[in-house]
Amino acid sequence: MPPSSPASTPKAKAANGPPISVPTFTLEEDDSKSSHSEDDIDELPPPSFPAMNSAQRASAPSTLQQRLPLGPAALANGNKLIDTKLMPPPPPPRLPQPNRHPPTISNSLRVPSTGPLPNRGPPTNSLAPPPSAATQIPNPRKRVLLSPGHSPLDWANLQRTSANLSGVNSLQRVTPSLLKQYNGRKGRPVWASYQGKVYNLTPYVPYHPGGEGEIRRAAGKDGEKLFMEVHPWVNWENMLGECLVGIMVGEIDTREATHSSLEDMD
Ligand code: HEM
Repeated sequence: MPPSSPASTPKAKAANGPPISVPTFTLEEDDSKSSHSEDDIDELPPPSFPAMNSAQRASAPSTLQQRLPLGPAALANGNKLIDTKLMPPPPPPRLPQPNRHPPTISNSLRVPSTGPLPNRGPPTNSLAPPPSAATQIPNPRKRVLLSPGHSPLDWANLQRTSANLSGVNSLQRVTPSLLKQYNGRKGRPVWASYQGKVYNLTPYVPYHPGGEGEIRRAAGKDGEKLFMEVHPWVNWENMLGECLVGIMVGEIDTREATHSSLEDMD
């Protein structure tokens, strides 16, 4: 086809005989050339939708009502013209609506689908400022601020590099009455027993994350119950291995406990 040919349906020519007139049409959107003029439209019957007494028709702008149906977007459908711009929109997707049902006993027992779930901690206050250094952070675990150089890591290093932190040269037999004397008062060492073994807690006291006062509560006695009440997950034996003083013995061994060590007995 030559480039200058018009954009119209090619006309078929009869091979023989006189040329037959074929009706033509164009795709131009010019109203004036459209097969339906404004005057034609005014004479057409109103569209079947929206209904004459419907709310949609009542709320439609008056200019649109006058121009029903519009030419360019109108589709021919038999004698009727349907304007695609004014077709009803598709129904909205059904979304779950909160509080659609009045509260009933069964509703109130159901887990809410929106908002914070129960038992998931206190609701967060999105308007509250973020915690700063000056903000008081609650400390339910009663941890204390350890002095510099007394972190758990520092203690681990001290244990690793020290041969003996027990304060005794050999393992001792310790009676309950002897243990009682090492209660940390008046500068005395802090000893405590745990599962039949006696430990010198003195070097560890300033490293205790729960504070000196707390660990001193076990001084001079069996500390297992107190210890297990607070932090059963802490490994006493590993942490205080270099602080082992000896073993607990009954009172009957008093003389031996005070004057001899376990190694002397062997
Ligand atoms: C005697 C050996 C003890 C050792 C080796 C020891 C060790 C520790 C350790 C490692 C922590 C930190 C726990 C963690 O981060 O999870 C801690 C915390 C604490 N300890 Fe001890 N502790 C001892 C005895 C005691 C005793 C006798 C008490 C109280 C009667 C006590 C009370 C606390 C408290 C209140 C905390 C802070 C709370 C916590 O961290 O859970 N501790 N201790």
